[in-house]
Amino acid sequence: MGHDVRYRVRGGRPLQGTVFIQGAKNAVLPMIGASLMAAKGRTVLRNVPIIEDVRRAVELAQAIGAKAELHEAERTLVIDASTLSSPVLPADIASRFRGSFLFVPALLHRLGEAVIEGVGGCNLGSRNLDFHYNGFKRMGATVTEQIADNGDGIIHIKAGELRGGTLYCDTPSHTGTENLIMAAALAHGTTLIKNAALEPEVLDNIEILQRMGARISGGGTGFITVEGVDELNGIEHTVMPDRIDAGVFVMAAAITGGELSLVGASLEHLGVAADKLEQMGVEFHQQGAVLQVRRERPLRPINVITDEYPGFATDLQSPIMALSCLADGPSYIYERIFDGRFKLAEELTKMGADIEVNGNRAKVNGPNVLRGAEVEAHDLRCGSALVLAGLAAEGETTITSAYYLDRGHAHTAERLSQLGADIVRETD
Ligand SMILES: CC(=O)N[C@H]1[C@@H](OP(=O)(O)OP(=O)(O)OC[C@H]2O[C@@H](n3ccc(=O)[nH]c3=O)[C@H](O)[C@@H]2O)O[C@H](CO)[C@@H](O)[C@@H]1O
Ligand SMILES: C=C(OP(=O)(O)O)C(=O)O
Repeated sequence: MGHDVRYRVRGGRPLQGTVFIQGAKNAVLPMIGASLMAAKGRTVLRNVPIIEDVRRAVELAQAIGAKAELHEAERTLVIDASTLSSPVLPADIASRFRGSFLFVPALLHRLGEAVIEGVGGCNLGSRNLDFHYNGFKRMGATVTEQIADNGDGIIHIKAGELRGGTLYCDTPSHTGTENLIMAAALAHGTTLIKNAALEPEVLDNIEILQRMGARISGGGTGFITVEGVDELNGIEHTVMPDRIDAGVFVMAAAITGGELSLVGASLEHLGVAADKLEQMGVEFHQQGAVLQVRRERPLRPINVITDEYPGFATDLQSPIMALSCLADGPSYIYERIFDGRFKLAEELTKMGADIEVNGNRAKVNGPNVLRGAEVEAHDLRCGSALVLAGLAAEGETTITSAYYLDRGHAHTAERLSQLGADIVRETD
C-alpha cells in the first residue's frame, strides 16, 4: 500500500483563484457507519469527498452485505443497508483506513456481533481503542481477542442487546465519541457520555443521526445524552466542508504568497489554527460561505500546541511545520495528540529545512530556502505538508507513497493546477 502514487511539484508560483473545499473525510466516514444502522430505506449522502478512504468505506460496506453506490461525478453516495449480512470487517479492506472501526455499532445492532480483523489509519504512534471497547462493555457487550495463524489479533465483540449506561472518554476521542453515540442510539434506555469530543464533524454526525430518528442532546457541551430508539431511517444529508482541506489551501496561499477564495470554508471551523495563521501574516476575510485569504507580508514564526477542537488541530500540525520553514525566526511545535507525528521533519530536512525534534516537540529554525527533492509521504498530513513545501521550493519535488495523500484529499493535482500550480499525479 502507498508505493504506487507519486506527485511531482515544481515550486515558485503564487496561487490565485477560487477553490472548492471538499466534503469532510472525518464527517463522511461516521455517516457511512450511521447509514448502516438503518434497517429500512436508503440513505443519500451529498458532497461526499472522492477520496481513497471513501472508496475503501464503500468496498467495506459492500463486503458486509450492504448495497452502496458511489456516484463520483455527483459526489453522492447511496446506501441501502437492509441487506447487511456479515459481521466480519475483513482485514484487506478494514486495515487500510481508521474509519472502518465506525462500522462496529451498526454490526452490533443489526447482527449482534462484530469481528474486526484489522483497523487502519495513519501510523502516528499509539492509537488505542480502549475508550470504544470499554464503552461497548459498559453497555453489555463482550470483547475478546483471538490470535490468528499469522499472528494478527482478531477482535470479537458480541452484543445480544446493548443497554444505555454512563460512559466516558478519558480524553475527548473523536471517533470514540461517534462510536459511543451510535451504539447508544439504538440501545435500550438512556446513555450519558462524559468528556465527549466537540469537533464540528461530531456535531454533523449528531445531526444526521437525529434526522434518522435518534434522540441525542448535548452535542458541543462535552456531555451527550442519548435516549435509545427502536429504529433509524434512511434520509438525505449533505456532508459539511472539510476544515483540514480548507486549512491546507489557506496554507497553500500563505506559502506561495498568493490570494485564494475558498468556497465552503469557515474561519470558525479552523478554531485556533485561524489565529495562529493570522499571527504568521495571513489575512482572512469571511464573506458568508466563502473565505478569502492572502499573504503579502513576510511570514512570522509561530508557537503551536495541538489540542482537541477548538484547539489547534493535529491534522494541521504537519502543514504548519512546512509553512514555518519559511518564517523569519524559530517556530516551536508541541504535538499533544499523537506520539509519532514528526516523520515529516526528516523529509523537510531533505529539502533544506532546519528542524530539531525532541520527543513530541519540534523547533523549526526558519527561514530556510526549500529545494526540490525526492521525499516520502509517511502519512496523510505528511503528504499534504510535502505538497505545500514543494509549492514553495526551488526546482522539482517528487512525493512518493502518496496513496496516503489520496486517502484524505480529493483531486489535489487538479485543484492546485487550476490555481496556477505546476503539479502532476503519477501512478505506476
Ligand atoms: C477518522 C477520523 O475521524 N480521524 C480523526 C480522529 O482520529 P481518532 O478518532 O482515531 O483520534 P482520537 O481522538 O480517538 O485519538 C486522540 C488520542 O486519544 C488516544 N485514544 C483514543 C481512543 C481510545 O480509545 N484511546 C486512546 O488512548 C489516541 O491514542 C490518540 O492519542 O481524530 C484525530 C484527532 O483529532 C484526527 O487526527 C483524525 O483525523
Ligand atoms: C490521522 C488522520 O486520519 P485517520 O484517523 O483516518 O488515520 C488524518 O486525517 O490525518
